[in-house]
Amino acid sequence: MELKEYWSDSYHSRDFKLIRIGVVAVRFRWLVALLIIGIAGWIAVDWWVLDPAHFKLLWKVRLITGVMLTPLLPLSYLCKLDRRWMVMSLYALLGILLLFNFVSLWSFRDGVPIPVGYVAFPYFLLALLAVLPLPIRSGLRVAVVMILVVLGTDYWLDSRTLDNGELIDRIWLLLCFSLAMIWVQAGQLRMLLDLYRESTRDPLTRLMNRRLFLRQLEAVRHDSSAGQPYTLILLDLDKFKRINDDHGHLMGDEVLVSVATTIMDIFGQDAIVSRYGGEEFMVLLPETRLEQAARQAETLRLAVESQPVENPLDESEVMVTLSAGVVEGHHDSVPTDLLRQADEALYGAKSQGRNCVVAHR
Ligand SMILES: Nc1nc2c(ncn2[C@@H]2O[C@H](COP(=O)(O)OP(=O)(O)OP(=O)(O)O)[C@@H](O)[C@H]2O)c(=O)[nH]1
Repeated sequence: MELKEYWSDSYHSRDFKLIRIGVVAVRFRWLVALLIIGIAGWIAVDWWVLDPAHFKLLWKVRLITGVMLTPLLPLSYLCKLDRRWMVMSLYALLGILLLFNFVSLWSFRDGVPIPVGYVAFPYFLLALLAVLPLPIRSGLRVAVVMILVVLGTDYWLDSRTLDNGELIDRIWLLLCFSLAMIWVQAGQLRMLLDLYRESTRDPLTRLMNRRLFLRQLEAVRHDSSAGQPYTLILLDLDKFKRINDDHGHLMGDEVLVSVATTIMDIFGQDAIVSRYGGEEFMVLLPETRLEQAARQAETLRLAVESQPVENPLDESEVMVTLSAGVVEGHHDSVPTDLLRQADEALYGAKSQGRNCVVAHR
């Protein structure tokens, strides 16, 4: 995992962004539910701890806060669909809770000692927000908003001076809790990214697996405009079983890795390349026409044919060839039909004697 992936979600793939937002939305919902129950349930503690005058005001404040938090529960379902909803909901949550913090501290302005539960509320909140797998930049933004509002509240209600030991203590504690929150959030993000990679990458070639590829195909189809086609190339190594039988599975693996590297070299970063099955690869070329894709497939075929793979055990060389089926897709194409057509074109290439490219028309 690269450092920049910890820093901002703009460095994450679109697919991972969706998955992460889904996780954040579920955790956010649980967080809101727990806060509603916790804030309202605390009325029982207040009844025990507070004098009647404070209790009379604060039980209402707690109930109103619970009611204000409730719309965030259905809103969290929209968060799954769009990052902007997520950001809006998170700041709405912060706004409501910081308002609660302000009003409850304000109610103790008559000099009565503030119960620990109220003093600790912002730290408690920072600790709870650590359950969200946010990148560092988002965590920092949340922490800055929290620290500024909490300190502003303290400054306004209490001392109106920065020359105050308690304030310094508060700043120090808020910074420590913020750092802990960001650290745990980044750890959660890392765990999520690692799990995502393990479940979407082929361990041998590190190319994306079939599951992720099919999601990408759907995304490209969805994004393509009416006049802008995309193409699929299904590649299959010829007589691969013989390579395994004659040179061993280790050499077979070596060939798969070598061909995967050549595919990436030929098609570049814009192509979506996957190890589709055992010795099958699939290339998805957005905004590419059939003829252009067939030409690129032919370039790949020649490159693979002209680069024998060296056996690391005895330095002998193994000749490898591949066959390819190419098909063009459009916005209204059905992905399963495209896959079937690519398979038919590949079958055509195999029938023509292998080591050739066939375009489906
Ligand atoms: N070494 C190695 N072999 C694999 C892997 N996955 C699948 N295979 C082998 O790939 C071979 C595929 O063989 P077939 O489906 O008969 O196809 P083929 O020999 O390539 O013949 P044609 O496709 O008709 O040209 C099988 O022997 C599988 O065991 C892998 O990860 N590593």
